[in-house]
Amino acid sequence: MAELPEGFEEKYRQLLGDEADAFIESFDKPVVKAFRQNPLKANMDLYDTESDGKVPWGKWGNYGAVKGHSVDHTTGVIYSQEPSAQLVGELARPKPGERVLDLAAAPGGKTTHLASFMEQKGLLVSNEIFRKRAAILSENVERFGVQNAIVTNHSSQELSPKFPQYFDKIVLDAPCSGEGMFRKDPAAIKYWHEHYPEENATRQREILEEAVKMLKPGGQLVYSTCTFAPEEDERIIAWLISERPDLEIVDADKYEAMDDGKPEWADGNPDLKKTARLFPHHSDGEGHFMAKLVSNQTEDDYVAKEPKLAKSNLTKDQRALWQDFRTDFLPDYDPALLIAFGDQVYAAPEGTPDLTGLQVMRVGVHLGTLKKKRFEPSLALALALHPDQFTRRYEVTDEEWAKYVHGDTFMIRDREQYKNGWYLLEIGGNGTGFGKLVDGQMKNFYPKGLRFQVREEKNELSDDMY
Ligand SMILES: C[S@@+](CC[C@H](N)C(=O)[O-])C[C@H]1O[C@@H](n2cnc3c(N)ncnc32)[C@H](O)[C@@H]1O
Repeated sequence: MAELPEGFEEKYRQLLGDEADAFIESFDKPVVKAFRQNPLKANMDLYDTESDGKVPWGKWGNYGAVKGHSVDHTTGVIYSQEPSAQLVGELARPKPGERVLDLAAAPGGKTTHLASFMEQKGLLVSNEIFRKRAAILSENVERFGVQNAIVTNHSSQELSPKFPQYFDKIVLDAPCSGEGMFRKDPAAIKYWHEHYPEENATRQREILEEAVKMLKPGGQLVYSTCTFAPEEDERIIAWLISERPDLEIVDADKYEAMDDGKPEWADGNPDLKKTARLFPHHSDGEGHFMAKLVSNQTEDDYVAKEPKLAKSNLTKDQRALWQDFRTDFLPDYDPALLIAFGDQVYAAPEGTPDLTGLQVMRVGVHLGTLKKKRFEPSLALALALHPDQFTRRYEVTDEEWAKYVHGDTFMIRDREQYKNGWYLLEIGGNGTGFGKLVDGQMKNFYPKGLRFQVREEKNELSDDMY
């Protein structure tokens, strides 16, 4: 029997009444593993991952475990995400071309899902307050092949003055007391105490106050938590609409296993029924809460000015190095806005605002590094573009792939057919990185920090929480 924190069981026995037994027993049920396929990839078919069936909500969700050493995980064809968490992206459903903010984004479950809907068009600002977590987020955005995201590392207070009334859609997947994750992350049980939900609610209000400043008149806000606590769920939404009467709760399209929000756990406002709860005794997934709100403001409510746009800062020589590489290797790919951070070059999304004063971890596609006399492509480029955009590709076998991700060089097959130079290495119809061919030997450019030994045993990914 799961050891639940003192006071927790009592609280939910009171709140849930007859249902409490089933709720408490659900903490002993096994965690349900799931993942999403990635429609941004040239080929999103599974190469070496088993699907145990489709998650009923969404196009891309599957039940099943993700192996960290799999081709599918390494090339970004899949993202491990438990089934309930997959509903947040479904609820937000941004459209291609929109401006979208994921305010508390690490490690990137919701961000990669939002990017899937956006089809590389528009601007996704994916923000995380803690630097180390922002670095993980940035890596996940890279693996997923997202071309239109800017990953930033800010508090909401720092971010809001940069983007006043800017976003069509905002997702706040808020830091919370994590009660819905007790099964998955027993460490969450340790943190919990009677006042913990209220402490989290204070922080959620602080973040939301900033979030709404960044919402365009008429924009949409999705708020979610992985907790059952009414203090952090219905009561936060009740507080929010009292602060911002222009915000209206709209229906969270509910699937069978989802419950209505509970007005009686807050101020009784019947609109709170439109919010959604996922209880693990009703659905195969962890505990979640989500709400969708739409602003009734109109064009007349704009007070903010459009921010200036970012400009390219490459020197003529730097641009020439990239162009030489591009003409030879990627003739049909010519991104309009190139931005260099030191010797690192990025293809920024169209409409990228001036980034001055922002802590940016990644903007658009990391193209590569400007060396003294040449350009060296980055892994991100191989993951973001489709293989058929490259003039020279080499399809690796499973054995060659294992050598490649381990950091080894290897002798290629049919060497007489391939001239020396850069190659996109391809597996399962997607890019996996770059190699440089020298007389039949493929030199390895897989980043040192990512290399691993492919092992069958102990291969299961420690589950992504979100
Ligand atoms: C529920 S998690 C986000 C999960 C993420 N959306 C995903 O799908 O992978 C909440 C995030 O909020 C961040 N956070 C913690 N304190 C914060 C604060 N004061 N302001 C903004 N974010 C905060 C945490 O570091 C954490 O990454």
